[in-house]
Amino acid sequence: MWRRVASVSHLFSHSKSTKFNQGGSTFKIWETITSESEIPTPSKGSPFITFVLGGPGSGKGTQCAKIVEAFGFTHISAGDLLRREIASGSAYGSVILSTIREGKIVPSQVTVQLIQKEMESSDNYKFLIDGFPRSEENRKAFEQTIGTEPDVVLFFDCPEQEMVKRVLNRNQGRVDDNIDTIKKRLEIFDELNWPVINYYSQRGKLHKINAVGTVDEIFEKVRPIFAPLSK
Ligand SMILES: Nc1ncnc2c1ncn2[C@@H]1O[C@H](COP(=O)(O)OP(=O)(O)OP(=O)(O)O)[C@@H](O)[C@H]1O
Ligand SMILES: Nc1ccn([C@@H]2O[C@H](COP(=O)(O)O)[C@@H](O)[C@H]2O)c(=O)n1
Ligand SMILES: [Mg+2]
Repeated sequence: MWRRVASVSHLFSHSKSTKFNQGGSTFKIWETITSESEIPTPSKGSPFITFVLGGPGSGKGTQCAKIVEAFGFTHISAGDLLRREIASGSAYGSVILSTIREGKIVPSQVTVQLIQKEMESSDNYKFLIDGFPRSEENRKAFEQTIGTEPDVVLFFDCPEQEMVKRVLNRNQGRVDDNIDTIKKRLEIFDELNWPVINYYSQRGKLHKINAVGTVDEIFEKVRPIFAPLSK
């Protein structure tokens, strides 16, 4: 359904829609053919924001580490911020912990505030915001609070079976890395993430990446998206 072409034309941009069924609802997703020149030119005066989307275990955090190394972004993982909040003994800690255990979404106000604090305390202007937005509510809260939209949205597309396998092998002691929570996270992903993906696809910002293969193979699909930044 999706195709990304490193086009020779700097002005080439074209999209067409395809209907598909997800979680019982029919969505119209846009096939977008984009050229590398479509990512906006970053300027130090304003933040350059990339949202990183994908199901649990699709490899978002792994690819973010590679992008940071190659292109000098600051990596902000919404999940890591929430886990840090639990570890800090904050007033929200116990609610966040039970929400993560259940594979549900923490209220947007909490997550957006944590992201905002992280962005404001950084000297960098290039941000990778990983695992966010997880829902339309997340997306709208970010826009309202931060007052801007992302410049680029990456979506790591991975089959469920592969995501489950990766999460169960992760071995980092996460409370949500067990089969029951993974099932719930996948259900929540299906229900709440597709509208966000569809939204950014219609705005021509979405880069869908097939997340099957080795870490390096996948990164070679990511690299051209940001190549204009290294010029
Ligand atoms: N291409 C890959 N092939 C095999 N294993 C991978 C690949 N990419 C990542 N992994 C492994 O899969 C596990 C999940 O990866 P990662 O933590 O990056 O996913 P994630 O999308 O951030 O997941 P979550 O949403 O749960 O935080 C990790 O143990 C990681 O080392
Ligand atoms: N925008 C978000 C991001 C995460 N959560 C909660 O944290 C869990 C772990 O997130 P990862 O990105 O590290 O997988 C996730 O399952 C949610 O419970 C959230 O609420 N909102
Ligand atoms: Mg992660």
